[in-house]
Amino acid sequence: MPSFEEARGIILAHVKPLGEETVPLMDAFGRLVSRDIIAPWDLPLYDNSAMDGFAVHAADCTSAPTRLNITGFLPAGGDVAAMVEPGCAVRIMTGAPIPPGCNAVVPIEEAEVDGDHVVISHKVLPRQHVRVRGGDVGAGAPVLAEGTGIRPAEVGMLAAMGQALVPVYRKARIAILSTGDELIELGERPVSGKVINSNALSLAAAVREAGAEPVLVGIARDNVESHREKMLQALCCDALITSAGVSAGDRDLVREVAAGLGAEELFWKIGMKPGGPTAFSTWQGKPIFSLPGNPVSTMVTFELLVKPALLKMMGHRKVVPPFVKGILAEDAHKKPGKLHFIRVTVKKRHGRHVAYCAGEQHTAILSTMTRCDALAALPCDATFIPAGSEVDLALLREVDLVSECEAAVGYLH
Ligand SMILES: Nc1nc2c(c(=O)[nH]1)N[C@H]1C(S)=C(S)[C@@H](COP(=O)(O)OP(=O)(O)OC[C@H]3O[C@@H](n4cnc5c(N)ncnc54)[C@H](O)[C@@H]3O)O[C@H]1N2
Ligand code: MOO
Repeated sequence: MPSFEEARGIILAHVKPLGEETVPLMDAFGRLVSRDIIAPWDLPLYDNSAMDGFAVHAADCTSAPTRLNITGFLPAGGDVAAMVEPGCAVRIMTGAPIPPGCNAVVPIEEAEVDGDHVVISHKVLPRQHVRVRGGDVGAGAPVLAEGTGIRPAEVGMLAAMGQALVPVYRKARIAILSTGDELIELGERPVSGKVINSNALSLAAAVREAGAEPVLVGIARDNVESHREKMLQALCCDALITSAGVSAGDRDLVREVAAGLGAEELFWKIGMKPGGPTAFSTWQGKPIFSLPGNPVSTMVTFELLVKPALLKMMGHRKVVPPFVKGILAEDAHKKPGKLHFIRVTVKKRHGRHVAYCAGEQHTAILSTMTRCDALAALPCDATFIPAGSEVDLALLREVDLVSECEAAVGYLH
């Protein structure tokens, strides 16, 4: 039976990037560029003013004050200007092209208008307040390297470079299949013996959070034919995640049916809890993640084992977030032999992450999952981990953000 890290290693060794596609710029937001993006032109494309003021020739203003004749007005977006003769200045707005003959800008605050003349009160240096052509990015220079994530800043840069269409790593389409006769769909009224198929939706949300596209294929009932039909349908996608039907029960059919379809099983069962009965196989190169059905086990195995694989499929290089060191606030007990991940809330105290038990730890207890900030890893061989021990934390949400009020107080001090 592989350890948690071995299982994750096996999974990552069996998935590879899906390839690339070209999408409109706004659809590229949140994705990764799949090729180096090279600047097709200079940014800015022309020398332009960084200030509202007067475009001048610096050589006219080597001593102060200087009186110049105002011969024109240049707003941003205005027509290309005529040559400005020595001894003359042009009223210019921020962003407007520097007119021929000029090489500097004097801000309005350092100039005094006197009819059709302007008096410059300071000495002027060549290029002052001029944003020079190519000063941001030169034509032919790399703008974004392959693999870069596209955030709002990258969207802005790509737009400035005229990239209406962007080559990105393909978004993985991930089929989600629940199994079990007890399941009913959201919208149906639960009665004794029936359970709402919540795993499909928590998985769909997690898949979307990872940047992939969930494809809900419904529920396979507890017979081979239903499993076969649904699994074949699901395997049109790039990967399949199943939940439940993977443990030791008489009706746990997922592995048997996957094998019948020709899937190669890489492992079944992992030395971790939750998630002990997880299986992983591939079918025609497509990964099948068979997650245990207890709702918390489904989410924890997704987070720790499936998410890194989906990220790798979508071109990410850094797919495993490093654990954060934390301090256990309370004693913890466990059976030896497996790496346990317990659900904890996390508080920052004197710069350290302090972890408190988030509640009842059984893997059917969904409410503890909604309260938890992190999963704390309790080592395989340990049976008693005293309060104050250092533990590894897999953070599930940001605990460092400060509230608006705290931020305001910080700003005032
Ligand atoms: N004899 C053994 N029994 C069990 C073992 C074992 O090793 N030997 N392992 C236990 C562990 S650990 C887990 S986890 C579960 C996993 O079992 P399955 O993956 O086969 O899942 P099921 O038994 O079908 O369901 C477990 C539980 O989860 C509920 N469930 C299932 N699907 C959904 C869904 N889509 N949405 C919400 N809830 C769901 C289901 O009703 C069950 O209550 O096995 C233990 N047993
Ligand atoms: O692993 Mo089960 O996944 O412990 O509840």
